[in-house]
Amino acid sequence: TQTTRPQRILKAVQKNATKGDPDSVISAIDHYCKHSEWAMNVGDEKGSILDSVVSEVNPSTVLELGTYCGYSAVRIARLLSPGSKLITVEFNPAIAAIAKQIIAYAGIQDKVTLVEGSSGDLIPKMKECFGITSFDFIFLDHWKDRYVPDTKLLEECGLLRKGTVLLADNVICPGAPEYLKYIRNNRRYESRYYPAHLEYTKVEDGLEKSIFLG
Ligand SMILES: Oc1cc(-c2ccc(F)cc2)cc2cccnc12
Ligand SMILES: [Mg+2]
Repeated sequence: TQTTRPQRILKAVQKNATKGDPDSVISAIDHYCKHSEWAMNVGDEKGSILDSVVSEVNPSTVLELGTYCGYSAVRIARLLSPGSKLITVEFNPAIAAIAKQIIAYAGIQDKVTLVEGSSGDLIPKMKECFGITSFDFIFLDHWKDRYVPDTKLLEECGLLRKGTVLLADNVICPGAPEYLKYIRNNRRYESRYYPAHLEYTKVEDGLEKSIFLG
């Protein structure tokens, strides 16, 4: 019977990575997606930009929208200081089940809370369910038509504070034009674009970093 792409990625991790070594998990996924089959992980070029932003912010509380196989959850969590927490939201239960195993294989499961459901439903519950006052860092990497409504929801729910950093993947490909329009023309945010390429390809893409000014 046919396996799914996330299942094949998990197999590649179990075969080629070292248990408890997040860097080897990242390398194993990148190698598989470069040489065997493409998958929508943020990848190593945009991933290095993600690493530099996370290291600069050194966040205590992180929200990731769109877990997929857990590649960026591993990238982010491996850089977090002790006691810091990443909450990652995945809509698809079958994919979430794979991500959970990849996050555990990397050995950083203590820093990560994987939540299944839609961002629109879960964001209003963040305070009561996870005791979050506000997020220091947010990585938007889910469906592009959710970037604007979820950003507005985060504002309305008081989950942003002066200095919260939002980093959005795929603002060029597949593209999030409404998000760019919203965030770049909003005086409550200071934005900067980081040019790169769509993971594992030469296609233009990039990350948009925005600081909430309060
Ligand atoms: O990084 C991503 C890439 C793509 C994508 C899919 C097919 C393409 F032909 C090009 C790009 C989709 C994503 C959906 C959600 C989060 N990230 C994505
Ligand atoms: Mg993406």
